[in-house]
Amino acid sequence: MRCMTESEMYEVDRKSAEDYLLPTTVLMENAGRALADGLKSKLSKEMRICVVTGPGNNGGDGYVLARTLLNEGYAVEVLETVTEAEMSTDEQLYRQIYLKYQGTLTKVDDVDVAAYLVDKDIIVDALFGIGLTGRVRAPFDQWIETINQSGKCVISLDVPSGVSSVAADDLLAIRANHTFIIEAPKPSLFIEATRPFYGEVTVVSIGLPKKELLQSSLTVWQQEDVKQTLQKREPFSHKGNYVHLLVIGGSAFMPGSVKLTSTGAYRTGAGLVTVMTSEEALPMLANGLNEVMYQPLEPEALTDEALAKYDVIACGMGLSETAAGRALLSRVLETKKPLVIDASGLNLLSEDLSRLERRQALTVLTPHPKEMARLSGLSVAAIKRQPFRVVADFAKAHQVYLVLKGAMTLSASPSGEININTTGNSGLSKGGSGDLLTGMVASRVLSDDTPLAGISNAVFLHGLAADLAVSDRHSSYDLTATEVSDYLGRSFQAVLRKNIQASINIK
Ligand SMILES: NC(=O)C1=CN([C@@H]2O[C@H](COP(=O)(O)OP(=O)(O)OC[C@H]3O[C@@H](n4cnc5c(N)ncnc54)[C@H](O)[C@@H]3O)[C@@H](O)[C@H]2O)[C@@H](O)CC1
Ligand SMILES: Nc1ncnc2c1ncn2[C@@H]1O[C@H](COP(=O)(O)OP(=O)(O)O)[C@@H](O)[C@H]1O
Ligand SMILES: [K+]
Repeated sequence: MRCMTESEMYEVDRKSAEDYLLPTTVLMENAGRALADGLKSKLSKEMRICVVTGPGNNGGDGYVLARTLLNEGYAVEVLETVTEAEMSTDEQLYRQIYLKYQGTLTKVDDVDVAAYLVDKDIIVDALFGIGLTGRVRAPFDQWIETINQSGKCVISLDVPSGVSSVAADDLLAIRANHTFIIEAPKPSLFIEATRPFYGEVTVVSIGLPKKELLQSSLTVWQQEDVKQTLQKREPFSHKGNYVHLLVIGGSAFMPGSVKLTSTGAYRTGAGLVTVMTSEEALPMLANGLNEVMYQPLEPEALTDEALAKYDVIACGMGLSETAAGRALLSRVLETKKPLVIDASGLNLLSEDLSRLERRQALTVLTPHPKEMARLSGLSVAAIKRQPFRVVADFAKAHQVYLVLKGAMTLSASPSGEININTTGNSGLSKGGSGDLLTGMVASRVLSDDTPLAGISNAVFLHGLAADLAVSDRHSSYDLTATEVSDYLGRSFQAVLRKNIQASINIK
């Protein structure tokens, strides 16, 4: 499923009108009817429904929805917040049609809004859609506050009014119980500050040309995408057909990190895993990691000749941030091997990003927001406000694959394409989860249809393993990264065999 920015959505709108000759009023009729159809599952004929309309086409959708429900015998009325002259042309038309159907219309200035809403059961929010810029201005702000304080069930059309893709610090928006999204979710659905305003979500189609919707560079990565892009394992294959991963990291005080990375790699399909780690960590690792081979941690050993047998290197987990660690990372960056860098490796890399420009092979960086702040020089707050832009800009500027980890992990390609992940839960907010993911990413990045698909598959399966664990024997409190790795088998099974609903509705 695609995710579309507001400007991409307007572009599809423009094309459908100009190139496909679809009148905008037809789209509005389709939108209002599709939204009404979606909403009906929540309604009964006894409920009193109030549609609150604003100045734009979102309000127009509201009038179509109100007329559709009225015509089917629902108890619906409209509360309008602007004069007819202040409405968009299409909205004016549908307001008139609503009146021809003898719809009831109340002007916001004629009533005490809070008192007016008291006997309503459902409030439909058609105040603002994707055309909102900046914070909601007066007098609309007071109605949003009144609706939020009403305690009623609020259903938003397209987006909760007040939410836009750049989350303001003093965001004022409708807190919806449910949002019916038109055609494709907008980035704000996946941003920490704006996600809670949406409530439950349903995406409805209004007949925009699919071909144009597919032009978007943002994809919500789902089960069918994993299924389609995951490399097949052939019956006559041998370990050499799959990646040989070199894991570099692990210090005396953090031996478990590379253990998790190696386990993640093997459990995600790698053919061979070799660990290069400190002498102190080695005995702790060797005990229990039967499938892994070992090498001492020495920068001199990282010659192109010695590295020829490896397909990909994962570096940085549990690496000490000392002169030795620094020298090791520098050497690794100079190699011509595909590389996944995580944790301390990212911190050491932040000291000199120009080394990325000199790389001759694929590079994947897997930062959490704090590591991203070090890499980009931006604050964590700035990254969280506009994660899509930050991720795309950084990936393009440095020509890397970038995985910004979090509740909604974003994986970007050097061309700025972004896949959004929606699996996973707060059971993953613990030390070790990222180490496990690094091994999974390294194991898939060269194996699946494209590097971005491989990375996104790893992120999806990692989150799904955690979701399956908490729906089975665990909770988000007790889950550990080791247990997440134990559920990777179930995660693969679920993706390959069953049609699970691992979509935006999971959260
Ligand atoms: N392709 C699509 O997605 C379609 C979208 N439609 C609907 O059209 C909506 C977009 O319509 P519009 O472009 O008219 O935009 P909106 O309905 O979001 O409203 C824009 C209006 O809000 C005002 N406004 C903007 N920022 C404000 C602020 N901070 N405070 C107060 N007022 C502010 C503007 O002056 C303008 O009058 C979508 O969200 C959707 O509901 C459908 O009607 C048909 C097709
Ligand atoms: N609340 C959450 N919901 C979903 N996934 C989460 C959540 N918290 C953390 N994760 C995932 O867990 C992993 C944590 O990685 P990281 O912060 O690097 O941990 P570590 O310190 O163990 O390396 C990431 O893949 C992240 O997306
Ligand atoms: K709305």
